[in-house]
Amino acid sequence: MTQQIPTLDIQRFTTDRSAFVQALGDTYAEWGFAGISGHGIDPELITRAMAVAEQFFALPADTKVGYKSTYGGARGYTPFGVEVAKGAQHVDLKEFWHVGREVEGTPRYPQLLPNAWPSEVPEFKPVMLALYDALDQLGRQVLRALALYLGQEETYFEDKVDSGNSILRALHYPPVQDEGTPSVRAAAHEDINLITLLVGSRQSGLEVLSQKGDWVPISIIPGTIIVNIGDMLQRLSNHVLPSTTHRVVNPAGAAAQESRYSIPFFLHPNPDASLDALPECVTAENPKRYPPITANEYLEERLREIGLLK
Ligand SMILES: O=C(O)CCC(=O)C(=O)O
Ligand SMILES: [Fe+2]
Repeated sequence: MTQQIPTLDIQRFTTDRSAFVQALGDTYAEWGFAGISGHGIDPELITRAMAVAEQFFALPADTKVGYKSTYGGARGYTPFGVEVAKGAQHVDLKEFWHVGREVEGTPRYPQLLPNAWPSEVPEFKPVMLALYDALDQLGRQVLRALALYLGQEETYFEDKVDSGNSILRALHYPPVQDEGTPSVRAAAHEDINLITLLVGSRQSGLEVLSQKGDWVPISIIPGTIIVNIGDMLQRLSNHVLPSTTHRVVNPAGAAAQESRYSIPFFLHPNPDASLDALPECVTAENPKRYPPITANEYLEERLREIGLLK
């Protein structure tokens, strides 16, 4: 039997709240992943975002390298062959661009660095900022439901994510040149942040590790946004909500000659937010697993491990 990761309609948060919260939380407790439909994000915005990403990555390598980020890949361009998944032996087969929270005036936190923008693709900035905002809003809605599931007030996350150093990552996996390569598009990993909202790739390849230990392909349903739990929420929830291992495999046959594009949004808490386990998530059967840490301390620890911060 092929396993399927459930998709839930987030409109039910308004119409059928307690059953929705339970179903969403139970889906995450089992999978760490869920499809979210009914999110209201304009499909045209997503199409345009994929198009500007494609235009940027089609620029000459020299032009792209001119936008190479100086601060740990936090903003702008990171070339092919830099990022290595935690514990992996080989670099991932991907290049990407990071958009951060756009702040006017003096930022509340020094981590909120200024964005870079590629002048060759003028639509890149307005389209990516619009998508950043839309995913930020949707993410907060998902967090309201998860706060209730974790026994908190619905608004628990509001003042802990309002200035988060969240990242929108436009990703390009070029055609796989060398079929014998030991590298994969994205080696098995867990996301670092609270939750990730993944705007759909039209190309397959994303796989999620089930509790039984099988790799389950994520089926691409148009209009559905994949939302998964990251390590920060796993830590805050003392593993009640697991951060599930996932990867992007190299396609076989003719599909290997096609690029793959995707745009995950990594929703981060404010740098000074605590990731210490919620008391409601600590029980005799599930004792507290980690010492206290702030979001920023944890992030720096993780970025060093994946080669993005020296
Ligand atoms: O490209 C994808 O579908 C997933 C990417 C991913 O897991 C990541 O960048 O963390
Ligand atoms: Fe990921």
